[in-house]
Amino acid sequence: MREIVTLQIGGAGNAIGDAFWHVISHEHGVDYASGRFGGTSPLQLERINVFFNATASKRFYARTIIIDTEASTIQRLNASSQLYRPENFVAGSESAGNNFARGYHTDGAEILEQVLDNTRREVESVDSLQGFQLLHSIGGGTGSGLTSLIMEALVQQYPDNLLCNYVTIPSPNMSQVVVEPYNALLSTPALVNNSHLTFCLDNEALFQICNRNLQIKTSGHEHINHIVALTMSGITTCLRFPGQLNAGLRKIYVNMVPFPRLHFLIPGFAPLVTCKQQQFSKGTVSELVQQIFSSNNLLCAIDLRRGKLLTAAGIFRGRMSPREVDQLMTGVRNKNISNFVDWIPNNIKTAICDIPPRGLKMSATFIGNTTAIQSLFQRLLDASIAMLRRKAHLHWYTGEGMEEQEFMDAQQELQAIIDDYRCSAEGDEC
Ligand SMILES: COc1ccc(-c2[nH]nc3c2-c2cc(OC)c(OC)c(OC)c2CC3)cc1
Repeated sequence: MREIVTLQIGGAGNAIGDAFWHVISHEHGVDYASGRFGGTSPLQLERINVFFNATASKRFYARTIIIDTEASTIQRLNASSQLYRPENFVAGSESAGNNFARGYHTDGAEILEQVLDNTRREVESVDSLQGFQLLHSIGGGTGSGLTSLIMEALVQQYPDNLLCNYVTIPSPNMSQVVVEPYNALLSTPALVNNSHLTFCLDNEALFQICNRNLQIKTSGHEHINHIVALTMSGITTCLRFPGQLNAGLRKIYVNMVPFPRLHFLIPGFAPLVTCKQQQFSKGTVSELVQQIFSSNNLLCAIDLRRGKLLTAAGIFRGRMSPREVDQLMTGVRNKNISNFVDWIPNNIKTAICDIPPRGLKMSATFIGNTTAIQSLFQRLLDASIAMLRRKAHLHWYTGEGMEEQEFMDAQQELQAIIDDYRCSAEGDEC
């Protein structure tokens, strides 16, 4: 079996992690609270080991390390579900205070060895590890700083395994703290150089989806986390259920990432409806295809029409005609050929799984590797430049031992990835 070890790091990482385990435990017939299997189909068990471990008492637990620099946020998880193995909780004594430097150099560094020890125990208990998925934000101190530190260690200790990141990205309009742009900037080098697949989850887009698509005015994170979890469930469908594709993280990497640095992927999901609206959602396959190529359904605030798709994947779930899906997806490509690079033939792939997600008759998940992502990186770069020019709030970082040069180096790294994506759109040598 090709197992994956999850590391959910910081407040946001644990929030999307818990939502993910809620969604996929139900899909696999596992009770979220007890870990007991009560499923009805052998398909639910066939590849359950990719994300879950079976216990001696025929229960299942999530193969995940639950990490935060402060204990309060993760104690709640320990109380809420037996899916979480108590030994896999790693908490520090003091919050990283929304500061990358404290997550990387001080408060986070203090718990790194515990994180790695727990990770190694899970790695040594599997048959054939395929890689790690790291769930985190880059706006806070733990998600940015400690995750960067953990990634450096994982790449060193497990050089043959893939790192797949699900990253929530701060938005200026939905800011939690003023230094988020610094933390996001400082996360860039680790994401560019140590992640193999980075799924970008942009708070700007997620809050727009809540307000526009779901008509939810509160900024309730539970709706956002549920959208992210549904999308993560869609992305991992072919890993978790048998199908035409012999699916593994490496196959996604090989086929979706044309150059190692260009591994920042934009997810999309349809239908984007609230739980209540789900029961009335009578989406057709044609509507799903149209929606997943609409920028309104992307989990990043970018415009697909302002770039070119290097590669794209569509994962369709539910009972539908494969012939119709293929025809519609081919139709989209042919009608928008200018939005696909011409130097990668067959750069769109479709997969179908006849098991729909909970509460929906059918769904579609989109993954795009698009040069339009430049605008998101430019947004992060511009926000950090505006503050760094005035050295605003820099003392919080230099006071923890960081140098201003590290910020400038990170800005160069961010500018370089923007340039790489721009080159690839023009088909130039990067
Ligand atoms: C852009 O062109 C391509 C993209 C992917 C593949 C491929 N080849 N083998 C696989 C896959 C693959 C496809 C998937 O979605 C269509 C997929 O779900 C995310 C997926 O996820 C597990 C996989 C893994 C298995 C082929 C061409």
